[in-house]
Amino acid sequence: MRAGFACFVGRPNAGKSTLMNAIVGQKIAITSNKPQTTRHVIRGVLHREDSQLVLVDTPGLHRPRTLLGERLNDLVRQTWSEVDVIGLCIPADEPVGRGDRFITGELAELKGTVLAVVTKADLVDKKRLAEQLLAVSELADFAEVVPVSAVSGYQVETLVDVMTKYLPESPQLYPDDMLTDEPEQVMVAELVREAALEGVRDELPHSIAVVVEEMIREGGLTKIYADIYIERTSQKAIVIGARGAG
Ligand SMILES: Nc1nc2c(ncn2[C@@H]2O[C@H](COP(=O)(O)OP(=O)(O)OP(=O)(O)O)[C@@H](O)[C@H]2O)c(=O)[nH]1
Repeated sequence: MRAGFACFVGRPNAGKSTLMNAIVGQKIAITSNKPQTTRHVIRGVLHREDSQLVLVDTPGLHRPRTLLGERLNDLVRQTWSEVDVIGLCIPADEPVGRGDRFITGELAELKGTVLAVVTKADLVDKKRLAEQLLAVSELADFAEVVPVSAVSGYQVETLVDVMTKYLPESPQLYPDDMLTDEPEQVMVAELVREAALEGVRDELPHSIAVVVEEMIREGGLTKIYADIYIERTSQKAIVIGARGAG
């Protein structure tokens, strides 16, 4: 039995969320044509007879312009350092660029296995795909380079096999019937965010992010531990009141 954690990383719009949905077989992450839609850490659990792959979806790593941006990047790096397998997604239909090199550099320090996943293979012909596979394998010493298409399903199963191969030997981590704990956690995070924004909209026009860290059920009670991220230290008192009295 193998079990462990995996995540997909890559520049905005690389196809990470769509690929995760294709793997888990259900629409659980938010996808859109606009870059940078993924904001939450999301888990999908893929059960097989002798393995369990737990997928974690991270927000993208961006050049931080604000404290919130820096904190989100810290969160991304933290997730990366905790997973066993990382799939670096690079789209087949766009040249390997600075963004990909930046992320590859960040990944070099990690102990987990790094695979390159060439996404959106359906958008290019065989020749272009072969060229891209070559360009990607020259980027770093990846454990594997796997072309996939989340849209046509090409090689999605193979990718899961390959990822599973690099998971540590371990008993299963989650019960069989658990597909994902994401919708509930995202919903709760949204509720906390709404509550935190209530009445402070004028003072905090945009940036407030909530990440649910833990939900513990105790009888009829659910304890929720969530982190609230704001943009500037000065905004802390606006959300929680002076000295946390709010
Ligand atoms: N043709 C094709 N389009 C794809 C494929 N995978 C993703 N896309 C499209 O590419 C766009 C971006 O996909 P996402 O899955 O949202 O990308 P992401 O990397 O999660 O993006 P961020 O959340 O911005 O980081 C969407 O319009 C998808 O429909 C694929 O295999 N083939």
